[in-house]
Amino acid sequence: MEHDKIISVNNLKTYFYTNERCNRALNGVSFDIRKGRTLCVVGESGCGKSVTAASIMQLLPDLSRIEEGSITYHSDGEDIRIDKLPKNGKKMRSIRGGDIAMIFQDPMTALNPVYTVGFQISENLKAHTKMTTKEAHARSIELLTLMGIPNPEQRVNEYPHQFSGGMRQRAMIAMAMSCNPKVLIADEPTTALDVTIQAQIFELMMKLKKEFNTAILLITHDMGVVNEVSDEVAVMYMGNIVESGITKEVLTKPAHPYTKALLQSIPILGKGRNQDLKPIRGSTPDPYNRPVGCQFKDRCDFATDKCMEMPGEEIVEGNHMVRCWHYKEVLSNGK
Ligand SMILES: Nc1ncnc2c1ncn2[C@@H]1O[C@H](COP(=O)(O)OP(=O)(O)OP(=O)(O)O)[C@@H](O)[C@H]1O
Repeated sequence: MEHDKIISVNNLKTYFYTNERCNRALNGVSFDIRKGRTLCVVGESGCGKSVTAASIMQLLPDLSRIEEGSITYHSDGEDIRIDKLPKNGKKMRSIRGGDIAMIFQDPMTALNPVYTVGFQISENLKAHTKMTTKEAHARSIELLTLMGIPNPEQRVNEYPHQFSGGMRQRAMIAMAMSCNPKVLIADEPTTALDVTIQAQIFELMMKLKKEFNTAILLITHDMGVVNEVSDEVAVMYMGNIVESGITKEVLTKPAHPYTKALLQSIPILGKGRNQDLKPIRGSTPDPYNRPVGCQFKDRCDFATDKCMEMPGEEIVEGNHMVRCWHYKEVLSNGK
């Protein structure tokens, strides 16, 4: 079944400028987020996951800029070029937190310690809808209930510090979901939580996705999470998507040496204890002094002279895409 696109990112180039040096943090990134689907963007620290989210939300720091490419929000019957909207203009403020909401690793990024949880959810509702204070308060209680927070009538009047880590995460999701967003962007939302709570938060997100047909962009460094929760995956390395497609296909038939290496570096649930885990050799290059050609070649077992040239997008099958000169070898080789 073809799922409708809700956000299209096309050839996005976001650069950072520090001390007259340029870091091409995103160097031509393209992907689509679809209604009712979860897309995971996965990769090691510094590959550009958070910059991707910040570009979509227009929350980039001052020393960075979108240099090229486009971000299009396919709203009801209207295509809106997010990257062209003034950052703090009325339209962008209504999209941010209304149509497109975001949750973070640290809930205190979104929650203010000096206001009650209920007040903050109500304020968000009042900013994006025509609700009165009374209606917004009642809706806040409903949202806390929906998020599985016990005693919502009491907890709505409590401050964030009175919540446990997992409950705070739920409160932030309640705030993000308050205006029925079309898209939920989640940047490592469970990294700081223990595995049981992590599983509960993902379960909650998946329930909301089903109930409201929300599209989810989930950022993670964890292939285990990708395997558990995503429909589609985009593997990122040094500002490029090096492989993408339906999660099942990419994880069972990885065509990029980096995807393969990521998969070999984590234990797979159900495969038992004696798994031959291999850390990825070497480290990511200096972002201010990037190698020529394929960014992964210095860590890659398949690299040849050809890799001095940047590989283009190749179609493996259907929408399974890879950027590697040697992907056929990778597919047929057990290395
Ligand atoms: N505020 C900033 N100032 C300067 N450079 C930045 C800033 N934020 C990100 N960058 C640079 O942009 C590139 C992409 O970083 P980004 O934070 O998107 O990585 P990430 O994949 O989200 O990593 P992590 O998992 O560690 O959050 C990196 O080279 C990083 O150094």
